[in-house]
Amino acid sequence: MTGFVALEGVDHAYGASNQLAVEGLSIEVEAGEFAAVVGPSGCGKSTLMKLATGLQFPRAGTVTVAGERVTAPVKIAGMAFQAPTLLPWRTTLENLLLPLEIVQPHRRELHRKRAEYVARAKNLLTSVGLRDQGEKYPWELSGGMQQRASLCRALIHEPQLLMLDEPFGALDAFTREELWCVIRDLHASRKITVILVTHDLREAVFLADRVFVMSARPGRVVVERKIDMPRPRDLEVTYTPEFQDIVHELRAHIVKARQ
Ligand SMILES: Nc1ncnc2c1ncn2[C@@H]1O[C@H](COP(=O)(O)OP(=O)(O)OP(=O)(O)O)[C@@H](O)[C@H]1O
Repeated sequence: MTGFVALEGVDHAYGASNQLAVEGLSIEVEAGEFAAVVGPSGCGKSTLMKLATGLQFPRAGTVTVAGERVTAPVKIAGMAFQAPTLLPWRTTLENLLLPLEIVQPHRRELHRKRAEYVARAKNLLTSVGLRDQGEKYPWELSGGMQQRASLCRALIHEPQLLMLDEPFGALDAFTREELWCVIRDLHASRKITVILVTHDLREAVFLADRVFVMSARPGRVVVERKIDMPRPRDLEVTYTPEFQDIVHELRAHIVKARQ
């Protein structure tokens, strides 16, 4: 396989029951591509994310990222999840710097480069509309602001791969759509590869170059849908018949996958 992220014929099971969570899962995402993964609840979407980032290892099949077989947590990946998981006793800025205190080579260089890293964190905060919010604690921010900060934290070590697991699930519709635009712009300006897991088909179609539909557990990719609507996409596009047709088409695939 030649993709930037490639899973080939992957089986993975959890725990004592040893029931397969994914089986024969193959997916290839190109460098710079925005991929979305959708599917019925419990079909193995989060498992796919864990396998691709080296947090879990498959029982069968191969996982490669940037041409290398994944045998440990993938350092070139940044991750953001449904719960923003910011540490309440650290300011927002200090939360952003956290990965740099953990991941090498940044950890080694943190002391020498601290001013540079702080400037980078502030730039990121500005790019998601949180300028001058860095000194606030997470509990002083709204849910949407916390989610923005969590995105910044995922990007602080300038990852080539951004993994988003339902990052907007807990937000109201307006905030969610605002954040779609933030992600759209980050992807366009940083040319990173993004894999987004979501239950929201509009979100998938608005953001992705390709949407992958998974079967019910044990999950595998059953449909791959290219979204060739031109970029940059504006929220208005979500009201067009073309957009809604694609959403309906994907919905039908998921209904079938659930049966
Ligand atoms: N740590 C675990 N131990 C045992 N079973 C697990 C574990 N993690 C996941 N599973 C099971 O593996 C299957 C796939 O889980 P996963 O979280 O990948 O699905 P998902 O598609 O992300 O689910 P959802 O859409 O509900 O978030 C599920 O049936 C789940 O119950």
